[in-house]
Amino acid sequence: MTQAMIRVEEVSKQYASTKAVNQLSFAVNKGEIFALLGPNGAGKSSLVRMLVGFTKPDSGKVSIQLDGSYFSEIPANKLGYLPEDRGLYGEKTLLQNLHYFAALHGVSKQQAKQNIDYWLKRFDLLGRENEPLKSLSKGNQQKVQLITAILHSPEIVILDEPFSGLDPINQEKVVLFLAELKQQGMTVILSAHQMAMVEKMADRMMLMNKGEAVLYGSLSAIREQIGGALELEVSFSGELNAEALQTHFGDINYRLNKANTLVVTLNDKAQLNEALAILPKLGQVEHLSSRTMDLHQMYLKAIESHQKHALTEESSDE
Ligand SMILES: Nc1ncnc2c1ncn2[C@@H]1O[C@H](COP(=O)(O)OP(=O)(O)OP(=O)(O)O)[C@@H](O)[C@H]1O
Repeated sequence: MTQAMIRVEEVSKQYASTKAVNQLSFAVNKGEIFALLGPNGAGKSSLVRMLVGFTKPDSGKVSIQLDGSYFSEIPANKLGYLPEDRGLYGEKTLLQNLHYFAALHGVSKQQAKQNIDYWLKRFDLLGRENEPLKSLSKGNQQKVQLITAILHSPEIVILDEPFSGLDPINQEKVVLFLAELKQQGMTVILSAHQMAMVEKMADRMMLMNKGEAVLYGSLSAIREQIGGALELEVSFSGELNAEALQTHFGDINYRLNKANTLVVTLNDKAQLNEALAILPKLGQVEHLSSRTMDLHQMYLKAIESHQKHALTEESSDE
């Protein structure tokens, strides 16, 4: 069984009348890349601030397991953190910034130099070491900030929106950067709005809205949770048997595109197998294609239905 490194149990955090995090439970496994998703104000940064010990939960429990010991927040020397409010020194050069943060984390000069050279090369920043940071583009500053977060080879890396401000090519570089951290055995938690990137590299994820978990798990687990994430389009040679259609597709959603083309929306693998067994009873299948919702579509669907649900609950409370 995979080992949970971070366990959050029924954690809540309230600011004035805002429930930023509401009875939230989830776990992050050692060595995985875990993504926090959700609209602005969903509670992602509030959650992260509790994980790193900047604030305490009002209720519930955060438990971090490291080398057989348990902590209520991630110990600073085991943590690599890219905060929401970036904090580098604009007047100082890239090298001064990087060496400063390496020293702050107790990395030897020699080791720091080795790591810095390696990552500057990976992020195409070699040759710019002696430029003041503020003269770099926003994207390049972001890359320097990412490097400062991991120079000391932390066990847990938390990156608040690592893709923000980066062009598509540099976003791909960050995906490779994350894959490399994982390969080195680090556990990575990141928040992001770039669904295509998350879909590519996150092992598991949690979609938050109004401080609650709306979807949670691997991409395939999320597909099953959301329902209707898989569509089959089936064309029949000749007309299909309408009577058999009504009889057999009891609780499975379908629509007819043309007289001989059927579109079936499926919630899970059981429904997929059921539908595949029914199709030959409807006629001679000529062509079949399938499409799955991507993360972006699932995100929109889940948030929409969570908002509606919240509104219904609010009006029934009145
Ligand atoms: N220090 C604070 N004081 C008051 N309200 C706060 C504070 N921090 C967060 N909030 C509120 O808590 C809610 C959650 O905010 P949070 O920053 O955690 O969301 P987020 O998911 O990180 O959003 P974003 O994607 O915009 O960064 C919001 O309504 C926000 O206004």
